[in-house]
Amino acid sequence: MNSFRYTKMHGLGNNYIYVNMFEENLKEEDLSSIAISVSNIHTGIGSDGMILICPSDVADVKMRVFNNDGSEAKNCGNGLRCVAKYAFEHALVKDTNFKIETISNIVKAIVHLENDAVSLVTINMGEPIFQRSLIPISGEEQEFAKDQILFEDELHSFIGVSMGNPHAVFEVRDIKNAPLTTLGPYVEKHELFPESVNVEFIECLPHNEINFVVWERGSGVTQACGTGACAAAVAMVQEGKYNKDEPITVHLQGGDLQITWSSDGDVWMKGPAVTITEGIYYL
Ligand SMILES: N[C@@H](CCC[C@H](N)C(=O)O)C(=O)O
Repeated sequence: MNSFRYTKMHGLGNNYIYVNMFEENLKEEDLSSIAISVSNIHTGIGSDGMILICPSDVADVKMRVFNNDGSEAKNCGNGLRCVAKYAFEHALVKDTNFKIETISNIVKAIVHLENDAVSLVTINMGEPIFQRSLIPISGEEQEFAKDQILFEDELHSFIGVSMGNPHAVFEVRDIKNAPLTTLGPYVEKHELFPESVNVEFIECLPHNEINFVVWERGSGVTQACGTGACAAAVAMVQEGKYNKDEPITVHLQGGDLQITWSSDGDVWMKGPAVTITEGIYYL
C-alpha cells in the first residue's frame, strides 16, 4: 500500500501537512492531487494545504507549498517558520541560523529555542515588490501599484504588493465588517490579477498595530497569512502610516506577528511555529 509519513504544523492557525522529502518519495505528477486529498477535512487530514521540505542545491533546505485546491504557491510566511522549526528539530540543519530556498527567493531563518525546542522563528523575507507588472497586476505600469475594483456598486481601493507571491491589501474602517467572504473571492479571481491574488483586509490602529483578516488564493479564509501580514505592513509604511525600522504588530485571527520593514529594504517577520501531530497517510 502507498503511504507516507507526515507532520501537521501550524503558524497562528495557518495549518499545513508537512512532508519530509529527505525521506519520503512523492511523485511530481501526484503532488497536486495529494495536496487536495490530505487537505480534505472529511476524507483526509484537514489543512490549508501541503508543504514539502526538500533538499536544496543553493540553501540548507527548500520549501514547496501547495494550497488546498492543489495549486502551487511561490512563498508562504507561516510555512517558512514551520519549515525552520522542523528542519532544526529534525537535525536537517545544525545551526540556529540557516537558509531556506523558496520558489521565489532564498530567505534567512533564525530559530529561537525554549528548552531545546523551537518556539519562535524570525525570517528575513527579503524585499517587497510594488511594481505592478511584477506582482503581477495587469494594466498600465506603475512603480507603486494602486487601483480600485468595482463590487456591488462600490469602488474598493487596494495596494498591490508581492512578497514572492501576490497580495491585494484593502484598508477598511472596521475589521469586523470587512467583506471577507464576498469581496475576497471576487478579487482573488478578478481579471486584473493574471495569477490570481491573496486578498487582505486591514484596519490601521495607532501605535504600530494592524488588525488583519485574509482570503487566501487557493485556500479561502485562513487564520493567518505571513506573507500577507508583511504585505499589509509594508503597504502602510509606504502610505506613510507607520515608519521603517519600527516593529508593527499585526493582529491576525490566529494571533500576532511582528513585522519590521528595515531601512536596508528587507522585511523581517517574527512569530510562533507549532507542531500538532504526526502520522502515516495512506494513499
Ligand atoms: N499562508 C501563506 C501563503 C500561502 C500561499 C498563498 N495562498 C498563495 O497562493 O500565494 C503565508 O503564510 O504566507
